[in-house]
Amino acid sequence: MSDDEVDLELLALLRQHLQGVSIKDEEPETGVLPDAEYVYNHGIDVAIDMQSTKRAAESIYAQMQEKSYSTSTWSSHELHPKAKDEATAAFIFTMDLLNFSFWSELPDDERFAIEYKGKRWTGYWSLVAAMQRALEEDIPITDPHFWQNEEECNLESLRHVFRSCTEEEMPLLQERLDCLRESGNVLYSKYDCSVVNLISAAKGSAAQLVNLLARDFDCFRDEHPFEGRRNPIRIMKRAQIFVADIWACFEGKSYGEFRDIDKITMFADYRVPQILSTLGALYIGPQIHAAIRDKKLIESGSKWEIQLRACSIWCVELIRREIQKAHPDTHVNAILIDFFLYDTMKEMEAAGKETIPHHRTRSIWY
Ligand SMILES: Nc1nc2c(c(CN[C@H]3C=C[C@H](O)[C@@H]3O)cn2[C@@H]2O[C@H](COP(=O)(O)O)[C@@H](O)[C@H]2O)c(=O)[nH]1
Repeated sequence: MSDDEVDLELLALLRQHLQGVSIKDEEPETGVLPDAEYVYNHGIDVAIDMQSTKRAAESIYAQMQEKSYSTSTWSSHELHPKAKDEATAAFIFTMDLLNFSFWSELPDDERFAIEYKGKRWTGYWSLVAAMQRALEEDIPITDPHFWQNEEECNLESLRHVFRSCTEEEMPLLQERLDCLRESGNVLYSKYDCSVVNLISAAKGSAAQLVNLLARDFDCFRDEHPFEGRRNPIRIMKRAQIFVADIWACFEGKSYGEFRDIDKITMFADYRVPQILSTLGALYIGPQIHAAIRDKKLIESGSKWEIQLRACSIWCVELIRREIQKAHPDTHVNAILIDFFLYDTMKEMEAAGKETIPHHRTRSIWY
């Protein structure tokens, strides 16, 4: 376009604006992916091995095809809610509000566990099992009114909801109560106590829903300073997995209909970095590797931890791009790759095939 044509184009846009004709609103972005790339480019303790990443992409794609991995896989899990209604949306919000830090220092037979439906559930599944059990006991664990009622919802009643079949209590119980209390107040003051009002406020944009959660809820604002950078690094793990769980559960329809769902990235937890490292795609430097091997605590918000989380997000993005390049006619997004990697890591754990432990960070972010 010549300079004159550019000027004419700008003039037309300006005239449109001045006539009050709104220029198509910029679609919102979450900012997570550019921040992940920034950390990848500026960190020195975690790297990505491109050859292994390409190999991992092929193997992941093949296995996902073989298992016909799709949004419907979400509801196929025994404990996930099956109804496609408002109560399920509230269940998923509550679940992803509390979806963090289940790991234990104790041996498997002593660690925090929930007995439900004749099985012993640990990790993420202990949360889902405890919530299902509470609802069966007529405890309104997914109701924001309950979360605000200090008589009914307090440390004692939460201890009962999350009562373990071992001596170990659920980690960070007070912090979980704080998340419920804050979210109850925010939903009351801004969304008429309704999770579906929050979802509707995003007007069909996944990125906008993540941004609303980050704006209105302290306990979803998963962003951290890194190496003197002016703006914090946005990770938004629980905000993003909430949008993803809604999308997957409702199979892209109803409350799960988002025009920009592919803007959601991998969820920076403590399981997917573990499998990315096992696949050789994520290269963890010797010092961090030794700390993880020796199950040492890695501090929340530390340089090491931010690099582990952000480079994992970037690594899954590169895997997604490799799959897209090799199979242009198929559509795979970071969500389904992530869900697949998490489930695969859990299968490896159950089969005793973990070759490196997951990293140990205690926080409310994941
Ligand atoms: N990146 C990512 N992180 C995930 C999940 C899930 C469960 N999602 C279900 C929904 C669809 C999928 O198919 C899964 O069936 C939990 N987590 C995180 O892991 C940690 C729990 O680990 P462990 O204690 O070993 O269970 C904790 O930070 C938790 O927040 C995921 O999918 N992706």
